[in-house]
Amino acid sequence: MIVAENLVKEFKVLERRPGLLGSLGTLFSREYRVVRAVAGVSFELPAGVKAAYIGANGAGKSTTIKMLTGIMRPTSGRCLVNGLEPYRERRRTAAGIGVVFGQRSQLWWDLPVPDSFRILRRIHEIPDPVYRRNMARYRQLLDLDALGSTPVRQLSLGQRMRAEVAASLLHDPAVVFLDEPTVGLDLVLKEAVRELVNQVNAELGTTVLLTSHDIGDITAICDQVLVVNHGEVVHQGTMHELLRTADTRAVVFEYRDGPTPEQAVALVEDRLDGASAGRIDGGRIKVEYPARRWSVRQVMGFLLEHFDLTDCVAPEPDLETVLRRIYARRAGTREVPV
Ligand SMILES: Nc1ncnc2c1ncn2[C@@H]1O[C@H](COP(=O)(O)OP(=O)(O)OP(=O)(O)O)[C@@H](O)[C@H]1O
Repeated sequence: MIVAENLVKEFKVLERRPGLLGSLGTLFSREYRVVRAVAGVSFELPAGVKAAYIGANGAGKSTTIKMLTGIMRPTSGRCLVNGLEPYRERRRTAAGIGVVFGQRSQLWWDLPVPDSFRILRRIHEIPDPVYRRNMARYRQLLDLDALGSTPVRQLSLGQRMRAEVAASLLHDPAVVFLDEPTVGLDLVLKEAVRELVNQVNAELGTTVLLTSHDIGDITAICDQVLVVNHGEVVHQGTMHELLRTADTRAVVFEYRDGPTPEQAVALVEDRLDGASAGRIDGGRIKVEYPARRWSVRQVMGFLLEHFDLTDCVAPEPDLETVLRRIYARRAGTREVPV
């Protein structure tokens, strides 16, 4: 279980002036500004949930995860992971969590992957049957044998990421934080990582908090979505609920007889204020309309009245479009005066 209560993280950053004179000036007069990376994040994730923590670059995702894993101390607010305050109880927290940071390694740089795993086995005091069971699972799903005796520093990013994911799950943690776990992986390996996470969650009830810019990761793994924008959680709910926040809805229909497709498009755009229509493959017409202006009932009523419908579907808004809109919303500056 993960709880964040009004979590805030601020960084004090030296204000640098441009140019050589500016740099010299910085030596004598030090002006700081405060960057609020996380601006009061609150959420609660019950055990066993697979949640995506998503947002644009710089939204505050990694900083939140660093606080939840005990690497960083919150400026204010509180978080609890498996009932522990991570920053205060780092060792006990570490025993119950797994972490993958796409940019940082938890493996021993000069050792081959199997040696790192043996060390982790000792550190976490992993019982023999658990270790054997997990190694068998990773060997098959992530093709770990292919990594051989190469030291970690000589592995490709994709090879290393496979090993990182396996290492994070080796001790059957109750909670796993995955920060960009499929970065650098090809399509087949991405699939393998997603399958592994889903399998571990289904078998052991592992709670998953995932950040990713890869929509495929989010849709393949997560049942909950937290969207963070400018350091604040602006949406929490299921994927379906997030998609329903889109203010544009669509309907695709087919009809027989009556108006030509061009006439049909013109009719829709003329009668449904704010809607846009267009022909898509074959004779089908796609209509996009503002949900605030028109209800589904009104749109369907209109179509039934004017067309002899042979097919009609209402596709879900796609996640990418919804996220693009949320990310584009600028919430002013996050910098606060010192
Ligand atoms: N150590 C630091 N010192 C100063 N500013 C920082 C520090 N770490 C992060 N920031 C700032 O805090 C904000 C949030 O950064 P963070 O890395 O949490 O974003 P993110 O959502 O993980 O982004 P990305 O998707 O690019 O990884 C950014 O404006 C970043 O520049």
